[in-house]
Amino acid sequence: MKKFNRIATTCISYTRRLSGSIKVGVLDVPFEKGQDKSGVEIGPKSIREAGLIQKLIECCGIKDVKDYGEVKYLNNCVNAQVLNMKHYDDVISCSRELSDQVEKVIRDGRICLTLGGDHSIGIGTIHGHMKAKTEDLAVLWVDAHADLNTNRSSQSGNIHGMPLAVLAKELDYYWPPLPGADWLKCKLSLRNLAYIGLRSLDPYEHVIMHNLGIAHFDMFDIQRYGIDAVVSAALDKMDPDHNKPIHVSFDIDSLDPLEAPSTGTPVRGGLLLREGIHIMTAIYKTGRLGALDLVEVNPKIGNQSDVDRTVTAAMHIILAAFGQNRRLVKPESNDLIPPNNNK
Ligand SMILES: NC(=[NH2+])NCCC[C@H](N)C(=O)O
Ligand SMILES: [Mn+2]
Ligand SMILES: [Mn+2]
Repeated sequence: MKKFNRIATTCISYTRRLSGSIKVGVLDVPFEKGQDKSGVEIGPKSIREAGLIQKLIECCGIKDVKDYGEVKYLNNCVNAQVLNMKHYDDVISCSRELSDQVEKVIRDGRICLTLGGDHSIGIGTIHGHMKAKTEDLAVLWVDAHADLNTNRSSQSGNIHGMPLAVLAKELDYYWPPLPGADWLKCKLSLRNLAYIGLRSLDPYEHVIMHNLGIAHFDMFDIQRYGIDAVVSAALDKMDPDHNKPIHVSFDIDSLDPLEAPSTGTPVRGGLLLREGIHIMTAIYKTGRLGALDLVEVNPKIGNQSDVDRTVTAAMHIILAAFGQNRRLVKPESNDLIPPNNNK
């Protein structure tokens, strides 16, 4: 099948051990106005409280993790609204501040880990990453949804369903003038984008996906070819020369709701946590991860055990991206074997 014609260059063949030299910067974005449900703004806090920074150090061997704290914004960058874009002013103001913060973290020589918040924050994180490095980024969007609506195609008016359309060079023409968004200068080419995990698209998103030939690997592909082949093919599609910096935007709703129930727009039939981990391990092994967003964890949805399961899943995804090794290792010394005293 054409989609998989370069599978031979499997990403799993990389075995560089990189974590020791990696520097990480963590940013919280307690932002919820890109959708309707309250609670997603406390996602970052719940992931922190599960021991994120300590685990990055202990489980991934990262020696340098810097905490950049919360992104705060003033809603003063625009006082206009746009048709069918709820809380437009807040989203634009927050995105602008976030873009500057992500740029700073990356210019400090760190991989930027951004904890959302809803997925509208992808506008600011990707834009900041492009400002710091290059417009020629490779973006992997792991999601049940395409988040590719414009204000005219969206059925909800929620901007968390629109971030990629806002950023896309090829869709510029479809937008009305966006007030207060003149700072949004960098544009992403949809040729550098690949999706994994899709299973719920709006009608117009199907049309854009098809007409523009955007690389996408849905649940059928994962079932048919397996996650290892899918992630290799996605890496090939978004960056055939394997030399661009990579931005991963991971929506927790890409996982099956049995794995991650506490999220605002769950869709059944999704990725197993094990598959999510495999994707992130493959990304880590490229050595080219520049920024990771982990979004849409909503601790106000479900009971305590649902929330714990969702937060733990998010943690596993993040740790895999930063090199947590889950494979069996050969012990270095036989001293570890307990003596047999019954001899
Ligand atoms: N980031 C997300 N969870 N997005 C869900 C989007 C759902 C739907 N396609 C919409 O535009 O409203
Ligand atoms: Mn989603
Ligand atoms: Mn999303």
